[in-house]
Parts: sequence; C-alpha cells; structure tokens
Amino acid sequence: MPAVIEAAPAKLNLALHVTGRRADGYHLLDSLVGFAGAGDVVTLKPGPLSLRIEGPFAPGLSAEDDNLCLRAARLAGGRAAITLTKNLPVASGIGGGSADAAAVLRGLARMGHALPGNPELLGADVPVCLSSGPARMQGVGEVVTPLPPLPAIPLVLVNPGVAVSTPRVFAAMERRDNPGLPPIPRFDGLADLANWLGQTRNDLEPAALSIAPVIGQVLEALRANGAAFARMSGSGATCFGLFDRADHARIAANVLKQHGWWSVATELAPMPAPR
Ligand SMILES: C[C@@](CO)(OP(=O)(O)O)[C@H](O)COP(=O)(O)OP(=O)(O)OC[C@H]1O[C@@H](n2ccc(N)nc2=O)[C@H](O)[C@@H]1O
Ligand SMILES: Nc1ncnc2c1ncn2[C@@H]1O[C@H](COP(=O)(O)OP(=O)(O)O)[C@@H](O)[C@H]1O
Repeated sequence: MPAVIEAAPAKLNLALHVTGRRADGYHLLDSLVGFAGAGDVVTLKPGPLSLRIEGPFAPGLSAEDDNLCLRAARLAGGRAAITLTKNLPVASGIGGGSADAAAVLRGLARMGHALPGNPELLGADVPVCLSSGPARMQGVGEVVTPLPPLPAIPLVLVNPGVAVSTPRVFAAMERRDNPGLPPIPRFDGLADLANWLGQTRNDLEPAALSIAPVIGQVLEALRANGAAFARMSGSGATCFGLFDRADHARIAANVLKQHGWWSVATELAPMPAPR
C-alpha cells in the first residue's frame, strides 16, 4: 500500500467567545473557526506504530508516547509508521497538535481503520480539526456545526516565539460569562468578514496579553503593515491578520520576520490535501 499523506492545516479561532464554565472547570466556548492554507503534514505507511518528526519546529517536540500523533493512532487502534513534518509553532493557539491528531485519524481511516467515537479525548480542538473546514464550535469544543466555505482571503500568521500555556490563559480570565456570537452570516469578502469580526471578540486575548505582552506588539505590527483586521487565535500567542491582496500579505510577512518572529503569508482556506 502506498504512503497516505494528510494535510494538518492550522486552525484559526476567527472569533472566540467564552460563555461559561462547567463544573469540571472546562470552559464553554462559542467560536467561528476557519483553517489556513498552511500547516503540518502527516505521512502514514503500514507497519508497527512509530513516529519520526522533521521540519522547522521538530526540535521543539518529542516523539515520545504522549505525542498527539501516537495518542491518536492508539485511540484508533491503528498501526502505522508516521512521519510528522512540523511546520507550525508548538503550543501557539493554532491547534497544531490537534490538527496532527486529526490528520492521523483521517489517514488511518483511509487505511481502513474506523474513526474513534470519542476524538475529543485527544483535545478540545480535535473534533473541529477532523473536518478541517469552516465551522461554529460550541460546548467545550465537541459541538461542531459546519459552515459554508469562507472567502479565500489573504492572511498572515505571526508568532513571537513565546509558548503560552492554554490552562494558564483560561485561569487568568476575568469574566467567564460573556455573550455568545452574533448570528453568523454567509461572508462575501474581506470587508464583510472584517465588519462582522469587529462585532466579536477573542475573550482569551486580554488574559494572554497579561501573560505575554509581546502579543500586543504583534497585533500592532500587523495593523501597521496593512492588515484590515488583526486578532489573536485561541489561547495565543499566534495572531492572524487579514489582507486585501496576497502580495500585500507577503510583504507584511517579510517585514514581520525582521522582528525575529515566525511569520507566514497564506490564505483563509484549507490547503488542498497532498495525496
Ligand atoms: C483554546 C482553544 C480554542 O480553540 O485553542 P488553543 O489555544 O488550544 O489552540 C481550545 O479550546 C483548546 O483546545 P486544546 O488545546 O485541544 O485543549 P485541551 O488540551 O483539550 O485542554 C487544555 C486545557 O485548557 C483548558 N480548557 C480547554 C478547553 C476548554 N473548552 N476549556 C478549558 O478550560 C483546560 O484547563 C484544559 O486542561
Ligand atoms: N504533534 C504535536 N504537535 C504539537 N504539540 C503537541 C503534539 N503532540 C503533543 N503536543 C503537546 O500539546 C501541547 C499543545 O500544543 P498545540 O496543539 O501546538 O497547541 P495549541 O492548541 O495551543 O496550538 C504542547 O504542549 C505540546 O507539547
């Protein structure tokens, strides 16, 4: 059987409202989730379970048993030699580990293994990453409502190289009972989406800023370099900026790299799955 290759696109919380907290401490979310045309890549070959990690962010990650690729394979009862090309910064609010776990589950499904019924055991973002398409995410992440495609808007992702702990950001929040998202329309283009996003929030942004103030500099730099809209994704520290043109996004990404930050110009759309 030839190798199975699955894209693991970066998840973006375009809007993220925290609407409450469950008795077990997990937070109730209401999020408009989109995916970027940039991400990790997972390759699976039949064989005993193993993991090799390569790519620019491989040194920050160990291939031990707790790696989400291996945990996903074990949950699905699958056997495969997995190679992960780690292009996304780790613990950065764009769901890299969840996207990898979901890609392993999709790959194993293509190799004949059933998808597990409880993918949320691997992490709150895994259910939405399984479809890797635009969605409204609610509950603690397990309620995923697919949405129509988002316009392919040019996008810049920026991470200042600070790993922000998700539990620490949730713990630093001042208000946990915020209103949910306004109704989500079908978006025609940048102006339309930016206008709607302007009526929404990332409720984790103030808490993340208090832990890692550099996030404020990233947002300012995105706006100063032409982003029509800029916001932090998830619990941070990665921020996204929406641009009117792809060449403007590329120029901005190059300028932002000069701060020593990781930055990539892409677009708001899943990358075509490499097969
Ligand atoms: C905040 C979000 C928004 O999409 O994104 P990221 O910042 O991780 O990208 C996710 O909900 C994160 O999902 P994920 O990274 O899979 O989190 P998990 O490993 O399941 O949980 C890490 C910890 O975050 C807290 N947590 C997570 C999800 C949630 N709805 N409420 C929480 O309070 C809990 O303390 C949990 O122990
Ligand atoms: N394949 C993986 N890729 C990224 N992180 C992983 C992976 N497997 C386990 N982890 C662990 O999961 C945690 C969350 O990582 P990640 O999913 O990148 O964060 P976020 O959801 O905030 O973007 C990290 O602390 C990391 O050590």
